Amino acid sequence: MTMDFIDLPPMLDATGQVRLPGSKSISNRTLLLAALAEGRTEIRDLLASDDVERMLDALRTLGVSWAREGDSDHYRVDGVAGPFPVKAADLFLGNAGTAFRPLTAALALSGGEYRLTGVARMHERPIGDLVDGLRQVGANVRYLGVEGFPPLHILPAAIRPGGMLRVRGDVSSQFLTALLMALPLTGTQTTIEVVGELISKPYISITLDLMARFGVEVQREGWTRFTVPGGARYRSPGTLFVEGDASSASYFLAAGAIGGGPVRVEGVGRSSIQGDVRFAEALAELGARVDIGDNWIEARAPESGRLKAFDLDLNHIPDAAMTLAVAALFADGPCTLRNIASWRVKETDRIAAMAKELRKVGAAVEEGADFLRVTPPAKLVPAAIDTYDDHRMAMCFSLVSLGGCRVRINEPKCVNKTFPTYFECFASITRPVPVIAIDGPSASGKGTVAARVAAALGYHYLDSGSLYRLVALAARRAELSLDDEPALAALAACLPARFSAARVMLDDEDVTDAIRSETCSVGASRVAALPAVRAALLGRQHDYRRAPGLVAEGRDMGSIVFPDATVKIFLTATVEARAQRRYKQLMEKGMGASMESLLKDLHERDARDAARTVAPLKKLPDAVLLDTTKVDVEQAVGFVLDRVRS
Ligand SMILES: Nc1ncnc2c1ncn2[C@@H]1O[C@H](COP(=O)(O)OP(=O)(O)O)[C@@H](O)[C@H]1O
Ligand SMILES: Nc1ccn([C@@H]2O[C@H](COP(=O)(O)OP(=O)(O)O)[C@@H](O)[C@H]2O)c(=O)n1
Repeated sequence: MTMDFIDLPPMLDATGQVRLPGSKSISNRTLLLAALAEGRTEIRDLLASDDVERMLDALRTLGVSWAREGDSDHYRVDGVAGPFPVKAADLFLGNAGTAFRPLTAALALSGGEYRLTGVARMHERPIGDLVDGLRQVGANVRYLGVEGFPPLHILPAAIRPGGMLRVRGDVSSQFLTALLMALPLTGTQTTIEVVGELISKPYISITLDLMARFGVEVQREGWTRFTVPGGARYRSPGTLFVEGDASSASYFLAAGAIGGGPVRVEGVGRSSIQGDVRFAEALAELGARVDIGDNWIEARAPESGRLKAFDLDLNHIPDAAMTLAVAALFADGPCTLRNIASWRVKETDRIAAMAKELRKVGAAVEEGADFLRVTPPAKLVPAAIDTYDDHRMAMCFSLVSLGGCRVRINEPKCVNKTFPTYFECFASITRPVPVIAIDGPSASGKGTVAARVAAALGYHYLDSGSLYRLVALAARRAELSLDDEPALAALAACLPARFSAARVMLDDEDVTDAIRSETCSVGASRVAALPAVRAALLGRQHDYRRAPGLVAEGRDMGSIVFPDATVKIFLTATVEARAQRRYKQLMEKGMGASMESLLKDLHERDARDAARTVAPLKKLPDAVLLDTTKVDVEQAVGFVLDRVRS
């Protein structure tokens, strides 16, 4: 199976505005409450994502009628005013905890027979505490696989009216949420006593707030006793607006704090009911400048430019806290995230996953049962980040690109769980380090033009041909055959080459002139036709992309190495003009040459560059053609600069 990935280039900065997708927590709670309520509920700005799809599918299967307005985010749900009318169903709920837990509770009290399954990871996420709670009121819930975990088999049962039940609150607050939302189905007063310290309290606040909007007021004594009144019935509030997702906001606010900013998110603010808006406070403790309005939050980098090291208890913002673990890479010292044990039972074991991936980009990480300690590296290291089918891993690690470091995110589609357009939104507030790609045949003037354009703009400069020349030279020194692709690729992967000022060094030898020899030219053209050699040189070429920008010249700069280049030029000239230039160049260097053999060589190299199967030389549609046969260097440079500035 091939791995899907997205490569994020190093970014210059982050500024702009993002309209947030709807909150996952509010979307799925609202859908369930609207389904159980009496009357029709119009839901505005519902989140469009996998987890919400799972809930919508399940509700339809359970006999709830709902409709979407065109392809908008507006939905209409006709409530069934009590337990679900469909009394037998099999439901697949993916990895959606916000669908699985509350539906388990509501179905256990619906007097039917149901089977609830999910993806493999869902079957590893504990649900025993919820089942234990439900059994206390007489529900008949059985495990189809491992005791304490989904999948579940729910059977009709006589629910015992009234009374008291106990549920653990220290593994997942979703168990309490699920019970609270389902209990009005019994019609009798029930008190839930929370055993153990309740975690993620703000999520319970969301539940209580939404239940109240649907007409059920839960009485709460601290965070230990919750009483659902007798005769409570859900009634549609009419129209309900879903707030933007406060956890999703965290990535953009962190981007503003790391990448300069200001970055503004719209859809959450001061009046939000989501606990994760308090991520903004945490960010402020790191020194970021944060402003909050009723329906927006904005973040900018600290005055000093660098985030401060932190040591924080993050139990109240477990999801957004992941963003802080990656923000720690940009802090001025070691950072500690405490009281985050619930990470271990989320989409993946997030403590282990976070530690492993942070180490890949160079951080030193210490991990414990309920904490992480992250020491930022002096310099970030480009890496391919695994995402563990966890949307938040993918979104968090996009921030690495703001550290002037490219990053690959494997299996990025996991963001569909809560934020299908995440990478588009991230692109809309970030500016990649610009690349000007100049490709063309030998002696068309690429090197000359590229170096002058780079100097004019203050950009870095990559002469990619010199890398192939270096491989050819190093191969000859190592007495490798130019057909031995694996050996040449291994050589290319760890080429001990350095570029300092205008000199090219191989180990400690100055090879600036040596790589320009006729043998190296021919050798370069031959090794360049080997796919493994090209692949081995890719990372090295990407490393040249550094602020404030790069001018890269070669054969495949715009097509393969930097396909997202800002400006792409295809520089060419007739083969006669090019031969003449090369002749003149060699004469000036005091090296002998014959016009005839130069022409022959150019013809051969053009043919080989154009005919090879990997990265063949050709002008692509998105490149601008610049024929320099009758254009001098000055004019050619002017042409490219005009393109850059327009
Ligand atoms: N537009 C041009 N008109 C005339 N001579 C040029 C032009 N562009 C480059 N040259 C000269 O041609 C020679 C080869 O250019 P170079 O930059 O080394 O080409 P490439 O990198 O494409 O192989 C150099 O001596 C350079 O000064
Ligand atoms: N991006 C690149 C750059 C060079 N090359 C190869 O490397 C050889 C040497 O490149 P160069 O740019 O130094 O050569 P000249 O154009 O200066 O002759 C070329 O003949 C190409 O075959 C490539 O395949 N891809």
